[in-house]
Amino acid sequence: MNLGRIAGQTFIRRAMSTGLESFAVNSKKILGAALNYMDIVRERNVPVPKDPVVFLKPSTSLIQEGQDIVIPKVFTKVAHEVELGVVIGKKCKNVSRDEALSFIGGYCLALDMTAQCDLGEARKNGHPWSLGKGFDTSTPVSRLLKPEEIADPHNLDLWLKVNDKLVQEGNTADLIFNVADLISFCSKYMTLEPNDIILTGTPKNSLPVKNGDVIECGIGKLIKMKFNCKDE
Ligand SMILES: O=C([O-])CC(=O)C(=O)O
Ligand SMILES: [Mg+2]
Repeated sequence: MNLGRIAGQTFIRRAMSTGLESFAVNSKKILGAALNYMDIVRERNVPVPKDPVVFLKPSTSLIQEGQDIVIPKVFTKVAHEVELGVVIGKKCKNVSRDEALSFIGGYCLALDMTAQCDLGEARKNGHPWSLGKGFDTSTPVSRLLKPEEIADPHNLDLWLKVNDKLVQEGNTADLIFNVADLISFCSKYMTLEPNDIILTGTPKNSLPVKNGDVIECGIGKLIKMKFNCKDE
């Protein structure tokens, strides 16, 4: 029996049935940083975080181009958050900030689709909440960007348009906790494994989308992606 071949076939079948390319289909968890830009802290009128504010999204929330963002019936306000995603390349735990970047396998452009306020109390302070962040299709991602494609992860222009209108813009130079800070911080609590994704936070407040809206977002001219939004 050739186990390598069987594993390969299983992977191809899974990739085809999920519509995801290899890093996303093999991603076990997605960690998200919240309130990681001063603009959003100011817009929400919340205290500046002293440590990263981190939440988890399930891998079942991942989609890639060609799939739609489906707004669940249970939510009325699902907003777009354009973000830089960091993809882990090597297993790590308790890594220092100095060594953190050596565990990166690449980057991706990501959307952290978020249901705002539908269950009021849980998000009172602008803090994340599992169901509002974790629903199916809530994490659209691009292809894997190799580290050599990203000259400096802390100088990337993020932009997002809804129906051709620019509604979110920012630069990763303004991250409160940078990529090394986030990897080191998260690795104090949980083992980071290859293909896990860390979403670094959205630069500005975001607005709810509705059935029929088209979201286009990008990192400068390096990469862009487009998704249709539809009601469940
Ligand atoms: O949606 C939120 O409240 C926080 C969040 O993910 C972000 O700042 O990127
Ligand atoms: Mg976010």
